[in-house]
Amino acid sequence: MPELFKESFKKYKSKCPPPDFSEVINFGSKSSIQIEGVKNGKIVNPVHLCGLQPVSQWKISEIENNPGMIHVVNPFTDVGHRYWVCRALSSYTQRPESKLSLDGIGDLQEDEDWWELCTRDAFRAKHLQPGLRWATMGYHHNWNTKIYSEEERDAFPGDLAALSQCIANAVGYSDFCAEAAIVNFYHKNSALAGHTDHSERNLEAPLLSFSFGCSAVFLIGGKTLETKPTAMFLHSGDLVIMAGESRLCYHSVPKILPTSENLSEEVPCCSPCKDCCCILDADLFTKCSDNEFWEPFKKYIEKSRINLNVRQVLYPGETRLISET
Ligand SMILES: O=C(O)CCC(=O)C(=O)O
Ligand SMILES: [Fe+2]
Repeated sequence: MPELFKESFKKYKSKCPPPDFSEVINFGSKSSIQIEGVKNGKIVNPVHLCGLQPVSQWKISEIENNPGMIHVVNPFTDVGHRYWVCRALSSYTQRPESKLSLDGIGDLQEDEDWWELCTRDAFRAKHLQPGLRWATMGYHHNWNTKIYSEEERDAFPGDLAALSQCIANAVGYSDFCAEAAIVNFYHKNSALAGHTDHSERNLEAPLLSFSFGCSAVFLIGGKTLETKPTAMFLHSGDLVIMAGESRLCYHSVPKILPTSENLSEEVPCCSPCKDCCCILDADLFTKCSDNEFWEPFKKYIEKSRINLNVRQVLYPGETRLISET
């Protein structure tokens, strides 16, 4: 059987000839297959949290070939959009709670702050900025063994857990608990090969994936590499939920595009609402509408893409992994 997934990956990754994007679904455009989330019964809880638009305004789509995969066109408010970009770059890269791809290779000392250096030291930033490929939080993803463990676990950021829970709740997963995340950083020629995410003990819980910065082509196929994948654009602010059957399907990112969408030049200053000010970093939320403060973040996402990939690891009611002996 031909590995149609790999063929598509190669096609979209190719520089020469440049890929033909005519079959790539663009959910933001009017012509995409649109499912009325509310009418369809997908939105079961009209939750609202600072940084998100009211759920009634979300543009939700499902893909015919991939039941369980939900795409939401940028559900964030303008200030919320900025807030999560700032958090990803300046907070989710903080050690020791996060582990970084740069750890242990000598480019960044243990007591150095990656984002602070990127914004303060232009010389080192040249190397350090594109050098960071991933950060892990909560249960740290082990890139070699792909096995989570209690020994490799740190606290999960409260704001990202609240955001993820709120979104999962909105689409019908009321007991979602964010316990592990990978922050992927992509640059011009980066790609992520086809894979499935199956390390989590609980594979029934959805996986949430947030995109920020440069647009990308995302492929989602079936449970084997023989299924031809569906290609779609992921733009800044877009949300993908891999639930149900799609949770264990092959997916990849063959192409990062040089442009980004959905970023507003002017964002009115606002503070988090009463319900959210103790969940979000209220000071950061207020600051990020200031264009001078926003400038280095904006510069970063004009050239790169950030993906926040959030997973639940345990079953509801469990508090830890029991290692098998
Ligand atoms: O960057 C993306 O959109 C997907 C990332 C992903 O699949 C992963 O981290 O497992
Ligand atoms: Fe993945």
